[in-house]
Amino acid sequence: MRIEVTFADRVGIAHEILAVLALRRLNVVGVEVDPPLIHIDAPGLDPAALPALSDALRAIAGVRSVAAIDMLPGTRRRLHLDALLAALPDPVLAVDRKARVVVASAAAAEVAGLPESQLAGFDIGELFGEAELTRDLTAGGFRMSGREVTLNGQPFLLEVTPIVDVEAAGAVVTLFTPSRLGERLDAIQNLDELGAGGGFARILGESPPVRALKARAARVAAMEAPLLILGETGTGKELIAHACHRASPRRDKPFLALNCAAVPENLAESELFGYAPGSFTGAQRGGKPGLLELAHGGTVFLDEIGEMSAYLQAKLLRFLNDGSFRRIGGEREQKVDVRVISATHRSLEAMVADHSFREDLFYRLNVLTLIVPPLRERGQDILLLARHFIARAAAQARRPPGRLTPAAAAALLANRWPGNVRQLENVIFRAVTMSDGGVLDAADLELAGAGMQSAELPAEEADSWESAVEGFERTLLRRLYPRFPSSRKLAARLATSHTMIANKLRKYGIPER
Ligand SMILES: Nc1ncnc2c1ncn2[C@@H]1O[C@H](COP(=O)(O)OP(=O)(O)OP(=O)(O)O)[C@@H](O)[C@H]1O
Repeated sequence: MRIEVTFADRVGIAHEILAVLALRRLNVVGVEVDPPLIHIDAPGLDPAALPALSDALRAIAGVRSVAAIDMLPGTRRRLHLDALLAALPDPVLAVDRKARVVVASAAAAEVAGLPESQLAGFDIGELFGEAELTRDLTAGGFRMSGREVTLNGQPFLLEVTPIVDVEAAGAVVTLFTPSRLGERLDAIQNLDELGAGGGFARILGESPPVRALKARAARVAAMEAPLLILGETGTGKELIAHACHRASPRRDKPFLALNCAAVPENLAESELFGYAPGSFTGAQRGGKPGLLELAHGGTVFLDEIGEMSAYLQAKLLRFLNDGSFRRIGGEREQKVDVRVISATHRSLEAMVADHSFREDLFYRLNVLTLIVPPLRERGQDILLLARHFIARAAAQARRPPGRLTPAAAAALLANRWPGNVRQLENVIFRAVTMSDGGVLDAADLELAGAGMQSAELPAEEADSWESAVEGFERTLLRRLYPRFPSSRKLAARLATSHTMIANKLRKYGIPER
């Protein structure tokens, strides 16, 4: 049981109180002294024995009262702090003066993909895969805001609040998710550090299509007209939109994003255009400005524009025509200066043809266009990106960065990547966390599904059952062999005997390595 003793502060009194418990052979597992109180956790203390103990304690000069309590105040405080940490929606980390994590919120542990206990002690620069972050934080007295970082492939804006004791004792680091519904990226104003290249340096890739894309993006970034970014899912459209904003004269103003696919029409409307005071039940009393107002002077990024409803398409078109709009339920016409960058993985031309997207809006949005190539057309960039993601995932998992075996590299290059860079990022992250570190082999990469699909043979090409089956076998083995480069590994992958696989490899002239 736990007790609270009230006493008049004098030298040695805490010691005398504990001596009384020791004399009764009571094991003490927790003591908190906070004069005029001392709290003691003695699990062996029986409630029936409390009156006698109380008498013995009150016999000590200065002890005033003894009472039973249900929990030590420190334990209660810790419980509340844990609940508080678990309830914080944004990931939060407290770091010490060397920028090592001391405490992490549940949200921080979740994005880092590590239990909270394992996050403690992590060097913050190592966690984010940016060694210079630790140096910048400690050298700058933990003053930093709006720095962009990625954790586990997710971009965040880092806000740092120093904890000042006599000198800097560390800081509280909060991670804000940028560019999601309604989130305000005003903090991105701190972008001078990015230099003349804007954010284009973060778009990795040296292949000719990516070089051409970056060159064109740098040119269109500075222009005022709307920009439409086209490309398959996960190709980096949002990254590019962001980089274009940062390379534009609007860089010191907000970049605000709305994902049209993620929200229903009415919410998208109020996020974009805002609402007037008293416009509907449950609305904020004073009304609310929308992204267009908040981004005045800056950029609004409309992701998945192909999913926008017909009603909102009409409202957006009006805004693009003369820069004016009304809040929901509002009387007043507003005029703002905002550049619209939109993106989609759909063919807007096809949508215009089947009347699901307004033709006039299409021409308004499509004044300037960037086409982002799919990952499978970026050649060796696949490996460059894979190595970058390996280094980042390894830093997060506190492992030395592993390397790809030639078979793994071949498998990455041969894959079709329907989910593009995001899929590569995920595949690598999974492989790094699941592997023992060191080398990443083809079998560590979860790519089998994609390989199997492309092993299919078009039915028209079959002139007999036999030749169709042979064609399928040949394609299947050729596709899987780079990732499972021995008859044994291939047999394990295909759940069959290795003798059969060895025979087939011989039959189709695929040399065993
Ligand atoms: N060239 C690149 N270099 C480094 N990281 C990249 C690159 N392209 C994409 N990424 C990363 O891949 C992920 C997906 O990128 P992004 O969200 O910009 O794609 P998207 O085309 O907008 O996707 P969606 O169509 O699903 O909205 C992000 O984590 C991004 O940082």
